[in-house]
Amino acid sequence: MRCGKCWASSEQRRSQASSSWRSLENERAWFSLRFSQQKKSRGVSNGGSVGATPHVVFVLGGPGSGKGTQCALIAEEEALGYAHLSAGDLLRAERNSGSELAGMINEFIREGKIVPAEVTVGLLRKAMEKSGKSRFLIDGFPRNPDNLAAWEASTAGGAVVVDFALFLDCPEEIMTERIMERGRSSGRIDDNEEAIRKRLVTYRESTMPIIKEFEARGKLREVNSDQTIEEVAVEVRRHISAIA
Ligand SMILES: Nc1ncnc2c1ncn2[C@@H]1O[C@H](COP(=O)(O)OP(=O)(O)O)[C@@H](O)[C@H]1O
Ligand SMILES: Nc1ccn([C@H]2C[C@H](O)[C@@H](COP(=O)(O)OP(=O)(O)O)O2)c(=O)n1
Repeated sequence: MRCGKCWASSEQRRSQASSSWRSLENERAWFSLRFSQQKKSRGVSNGGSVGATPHVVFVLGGPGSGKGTQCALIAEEEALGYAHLSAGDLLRAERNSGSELAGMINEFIREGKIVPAEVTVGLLRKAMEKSGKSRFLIDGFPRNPDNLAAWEASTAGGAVVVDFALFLDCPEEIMTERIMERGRSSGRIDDNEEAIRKRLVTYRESTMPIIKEFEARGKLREVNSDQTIEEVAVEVRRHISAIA
């Protein structure tokens, strides 16, 4: 099933991808280079082991659905070998660094909007490289068609395997309660009622079509996250453990 709203035409998808194309050429070169270097150093052939090719699980869900909490639990289990990369954390760190992108990132976050994909893909690329790991939980990405198109352009040629997208499904009232509670101590400019309303609109209009896209590709795993943290963790772990 394809969502007509966000995947209306291949023309639109092409233009979304091409708007980020220039900077993505570098991203693509990086993924391909890293993959071929790994193959050389490990002496594996094409289609080699999980260790040779970066493997990714995208973790999606609304604000407050528990993405960060669950990713942290998986990453704590060292034997599983996952690095947890939160797109939101990477964007907040870039904003706090005072780089030339800081003001722009801050405005998007304040308005509950999605930062242009080339910025986020660039931050993810650097974080993947720095981690030294080959398994990644990418939390809060891809969050809209621009994110997904940019990711796919940058990893063209199978340099990175996306195992599946894990969807933490939670009612909006519960997510709102959790974020209001988190806002008492998080210090985040978007953990307040007005920003939550905007983030939920973005979630419904921009992220849900991506979740449906992964479902259409047979690459969605779904967990009801309106349960205790421990109950959710059991189901999340079962999906992660099922990866070959
Ligand atoms: N299953 C759960 N039940 C109750 N509270 C939860 C649960 N999962 C997460 N939380 C709490 O809800 C808030 C949002 O969780 P978080 O993992 O930061 O969500 P997200 O990364 O999806 O925004 C945090 O304060 C967290 O401690
Ligand atoms: N892929 C992404 C992820 C987050 N962002 C921005 C916009 C989001 O509202 C904020 C916060 O994202 P984050 O994943 O940390 O927030 P939640 O965990 O969903 O509460 O960051 C983005 O622009 N692009």
